[in-house]
Amino acid sequence: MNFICEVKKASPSKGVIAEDFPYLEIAKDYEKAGAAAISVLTEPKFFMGADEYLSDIAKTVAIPVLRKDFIIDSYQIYEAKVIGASTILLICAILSEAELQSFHDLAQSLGLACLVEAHSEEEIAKAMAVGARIIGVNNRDLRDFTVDINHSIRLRSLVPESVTFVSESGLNTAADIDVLRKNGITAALIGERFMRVVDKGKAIAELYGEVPPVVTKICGLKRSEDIEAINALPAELRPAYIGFVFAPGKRQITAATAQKLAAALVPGVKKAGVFVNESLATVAKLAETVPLDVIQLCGDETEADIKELRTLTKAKIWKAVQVATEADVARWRDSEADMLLFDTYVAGERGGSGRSFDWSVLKNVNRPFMLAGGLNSRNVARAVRIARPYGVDISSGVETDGYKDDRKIREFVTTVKTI
Ligand SMILES: O=C(O)c1ccccc1NCC(=O)[C@H](O)[C@H](O)COP(=O)(O)O
Repeated sequence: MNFICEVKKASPSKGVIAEDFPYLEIAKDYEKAGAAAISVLTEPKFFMGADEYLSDIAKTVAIPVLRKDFIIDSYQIYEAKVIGASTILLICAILSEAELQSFHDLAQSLGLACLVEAHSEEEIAKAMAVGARIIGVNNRDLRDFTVDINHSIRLRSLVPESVTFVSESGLNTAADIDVLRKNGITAALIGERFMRVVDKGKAIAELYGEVPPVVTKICGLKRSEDIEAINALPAELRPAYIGFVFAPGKRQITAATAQKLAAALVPGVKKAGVFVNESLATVAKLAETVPLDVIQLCGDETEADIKELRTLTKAKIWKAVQVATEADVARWRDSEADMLLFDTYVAGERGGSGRSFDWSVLKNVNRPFMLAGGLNSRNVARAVRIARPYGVDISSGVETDGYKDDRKIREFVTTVKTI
């Protein structure tokens, strides 16, 4: 399920919804809780919105921002672009076919996506005719403000799978979301429900539904301070794994340093060693001397290497797979490695890039795996909800100026616990 979470102070049907309106904090909470996009009202009179709400939010979050206003003039589309929106709302009921087509074309030419809102069979046809890629059905009847979620369910079958279908308004409970899921609806726009609660993260998690607990690995520890940061965490927040990088690069450490750091680490946290095309004998030796619980192979190692390494060590063997396309994932599906770790393909790099990839390519993986690549506290909830990994691995996302940052480590492990 993908939630478009709305930042809205008031509405014509409900009046003021949120007296207290820290819009930027709300947007950050939404993003951190795994929202797919944020919807912002900028219309001042009925919704008590403002352009700066949208522009501030767009500058702050990395997910798409929808300007959810009644667009009746092309000027508003240029304006949406200028204030930083990535998507606009076009409502079939208030636009002629010609207007809808010309606004849709204009938005596309400006690089803006369009959520085209329909409310009937005829309006779905009208939306399809202009080439809409995202169609929303508002469960609220704009003439009398009555709400019925069956409305979007009824119209779902008229929209092909290739077009994103969004159910909008009147969604309040996990049961509502379950009904949508069962009817093939995987995107929902939710405003009032989230605006009325203080703990937005909790409310979003409730509506998304539970995911199994996820373990963490904090990789690239180099200094005693890094180990101290892990040891200082309360037991329930400690990562299951930490990683030492033995491969050449900015996080590389020697065997002697790894041994010293490992000895200082609180018991219970497992130690992984990261290698790239290292001789298997050296890898096995290091696994014994540090000692390592996990050997993570990030180079061109083959299945035959994994088999051979198994005869040399008792450590678990993880294979990192650099993902450019779904084919990279499929190639390793039956690997004998104890764990696959899917990371981002970046030419010339073998890990620690700080770059993420399209997590949806992992949806057909039916064995436990680690997810890595460009994770941070802001995107990990969404990544977990999409990819459903056994664990998440992070390095750059918990660093400041090239060093591990204990505040970011704490924030990351805390965020993962709340998913
Ligand atoms: O971290 C490195 O510098 C590194 C160098 C060479 C091979 C692998 C490396 N890291 C492997 C990891 O497990 C990282 O944690 C993983 O790639 C995620 O990194 P990031 O994208 O920075 O979170």
